[in-house]
Amino acid sequence: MSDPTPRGDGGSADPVVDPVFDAVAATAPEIRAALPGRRVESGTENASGESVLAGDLYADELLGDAITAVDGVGSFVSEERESAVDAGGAVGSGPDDAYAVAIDPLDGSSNLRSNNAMGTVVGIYDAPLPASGRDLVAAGYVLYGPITTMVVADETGVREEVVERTSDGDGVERSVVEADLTLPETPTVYGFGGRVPDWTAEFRAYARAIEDSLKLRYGGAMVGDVNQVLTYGGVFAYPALRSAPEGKLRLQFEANPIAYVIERAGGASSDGTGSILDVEPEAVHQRTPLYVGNEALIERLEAAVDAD
Ligand SMILES: O=P(O)(O)OC[C@H]1O[C@](O)(COP(=O)(O)O)[C@@H](O)[C@@H]1O
Ligand SMILES: [Mg+2]
Ligand SMILES: [Mg+2]
Repeated sequence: MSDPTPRGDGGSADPVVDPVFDAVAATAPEIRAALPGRRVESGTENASGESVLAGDLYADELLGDAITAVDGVGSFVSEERESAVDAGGAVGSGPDDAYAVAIDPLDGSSNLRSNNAMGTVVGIYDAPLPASGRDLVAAGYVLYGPITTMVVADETGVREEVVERTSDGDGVERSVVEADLTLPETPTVYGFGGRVPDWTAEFRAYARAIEDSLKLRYGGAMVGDVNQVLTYGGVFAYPALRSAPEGKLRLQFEANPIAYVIERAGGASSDGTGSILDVEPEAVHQRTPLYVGNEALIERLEAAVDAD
């Protein structure tokens, strides 16, 4: 699915990738504007057994409509949907095949009540879902912080854009603010999810060791916490827990896209034994422990937790 003519604006040469990110960017101001009235439970549970907020459902519907309308998207699935939606066109890696798009419409939505950072995660795969992270052709995320930004990783590298409504209010503008994002060589921050008593003894020892040199920064939304690692260098983890050896985060919607972004930016990812991108896909909603950050910190992590 490659087009020999580069877009010339730092975007992907692929004819589908940038339109998908255009669609995601186009919904971002609308999602943001709709959140104040959607901080309440919707009364439903998703396929992961988690309570769904009205904001999760709204973002899922808007993004679903926008992404399935993109030519070349053949399949769409979201954290809030049981199974994939057929968007027309067979998905595969052949030249005329369509892509499958997996999203986490609102990541960190428990931060909606406390008004903290949240985001949207996107993975574009050239294989039917569930797919391997090696089948990603691009991935990225929107971060709803004080500014709405979008980080896009594709075959050209990783860049950060600011997403804003145009001054006439009719459209959305994407402006590249960092054209070639890479993790700083010297790491500064760490952020780990889950309760400490639920961490394994090995992970607890790793956390204890790295806190001597790194500063704790944990906000409770993977996208926000990973963006700090991308900006300042360091390590983010949602580890294997004693009560949940598979951790919390989902491979298709969360771990694979984030691992793709961090690896493209010169960092490393792991499920505790090897790159997240090599985790065997078994189910659309499967979970995995996730560790991402500077390569040396991920090597230390693997040495610490893989010792048993
Ligand atoms: O509250 P905890 O256990 O720290 O969990 C936080 C983690 O759960 C998540 O909120 C899960 O994502 P969703 O909000 O999309 O379900 C991550 O963003 C975050 O890293
Ligand atoms: Mg999430
Ligand atoms: Mg979510």
